[in-house]
Amino acid sequence: MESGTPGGSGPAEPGPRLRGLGGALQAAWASLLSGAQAQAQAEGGCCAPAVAAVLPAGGSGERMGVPTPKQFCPILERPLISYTLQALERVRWIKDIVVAVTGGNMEAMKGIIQRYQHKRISLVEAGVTRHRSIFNGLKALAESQPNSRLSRPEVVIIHDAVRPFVEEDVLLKVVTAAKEHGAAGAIRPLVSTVISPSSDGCLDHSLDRTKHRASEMPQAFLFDVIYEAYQQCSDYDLEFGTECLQLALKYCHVKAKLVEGSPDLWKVTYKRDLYAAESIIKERISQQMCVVMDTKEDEEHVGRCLEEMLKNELNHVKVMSGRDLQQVILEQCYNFVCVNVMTSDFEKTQKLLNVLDESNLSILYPVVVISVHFLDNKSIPFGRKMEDLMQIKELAREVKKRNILLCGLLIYYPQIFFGLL
Ligand SMILES: Nc1ccn([C@@H]2O[C@H](COP(=O)(O)OP(=O)(O)OP(=O)(O)O)[C@@H](O)[C@H]2O)c(=O)n1
Ligand SMILES: O=C(CO)[C@H](O)[C@H](O)COP(=O)(O)O
Repeated sequence: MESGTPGGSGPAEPGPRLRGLGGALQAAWASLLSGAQAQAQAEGGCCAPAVAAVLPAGGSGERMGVPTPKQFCPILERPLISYTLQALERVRWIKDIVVAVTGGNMEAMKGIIQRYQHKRISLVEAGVTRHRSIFNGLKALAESQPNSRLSRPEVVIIHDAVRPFVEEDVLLKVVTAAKEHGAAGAIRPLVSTVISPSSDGCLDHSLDRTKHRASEMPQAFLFDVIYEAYQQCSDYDLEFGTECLQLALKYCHVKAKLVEGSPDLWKVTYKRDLYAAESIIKERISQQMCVVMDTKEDEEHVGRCLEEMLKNELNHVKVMSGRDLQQVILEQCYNFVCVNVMTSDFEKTQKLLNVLDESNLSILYPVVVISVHFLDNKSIPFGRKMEDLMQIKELAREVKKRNILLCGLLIYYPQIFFGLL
């Protein structure tokens, strides 16, 4: 087994967070925590339930019809699997993430982990079928090797590497349900009716669509349940099976709890799914904007006006003063408007660019910064200030190398205009 870079958490992704969860779910989580806490205390250990994830990523993506396995296909120049890893690693209560990849892709996978600074990842060799890949991941968690940082978890999440839009709330729901029922999985309503053809290619019968569901991922299991099921299951199951919940039922008599998932849980399968995934990612990163003002006073006036206007177009708009720049990183935002009301220099913008650089935010997505300068035409000769502001071109060239797209906007106004703003 191979280990990825250990340590803290990398840059996070925008999207719904745990704080948005309903009271019932929070209560469920609290009970999940307290149960594990009691056990951990009894054992003299620390206080969180041990949750790990196994990601099968050893397929060849035949249905995609391209030479590169789909998990390594680029979306906005970043491999698909990196988005899925990011979605899981931002969930801090998942302790370990075990990824199953083929021997031939092991080095490429290590390169992805290093380049995008993924954390808490361990690599195992994939098997010839998805079930065999998952089994290899489970074995790595069950039988900790002398040099391994892995330990046997209480609950294990299984999630396909090609489902990048998994959110913390659904992970929490399946983990909580698995803790209670032994197994749980996300489901979706069927899009099309399922029919059963007879051997002559004619309709035998059709299923009542309202009574059936599509099984999606993530799924979660008490580790002992799913490991036992995989140890007992037949070669036929390992070769042709597609449903982990079924293994838990067949071999451990555990009836999985089914949890309603979001439409975004779908599996990237065909080429068109790559385009759909790209659109979703673009939509997500363009819907948050952070407006950075140079003084608290401006934050109150210009900033609030801007916020009101932008809110008509965007989901999340946050206004902050330059003094709170470090906070910017926690906002997980990739679009910035840096407003300089009284100056034409780039001190504030430069400070923001420095903070962004240090944060490594632009490793994962391009960061857009618009440096806005309001200038009063009475006090400053236009030509001279234009010249000063042209320096931004140089700065833009420099930061573009680091995936930060900077542009400048000069608003040259008469006093009366500012009064109206
Ligand atoms: N031997 C295999 C086969 C599949 N998978 C993984 O299982 C997940 C879901 O499988 P699927 O969508 O069927 O992927 P592929 O087998 O790659 O696709 P296809 O069926 O089109 O060949 C993917 O993350 C895939 O990489 C795996 O780890 N090991
Ligand atoms: O559908 C599923 C739910 O159980 C699994 O997520 C899995 O994707 C099935 O893999 P395959 O497409 O190889 O059958």
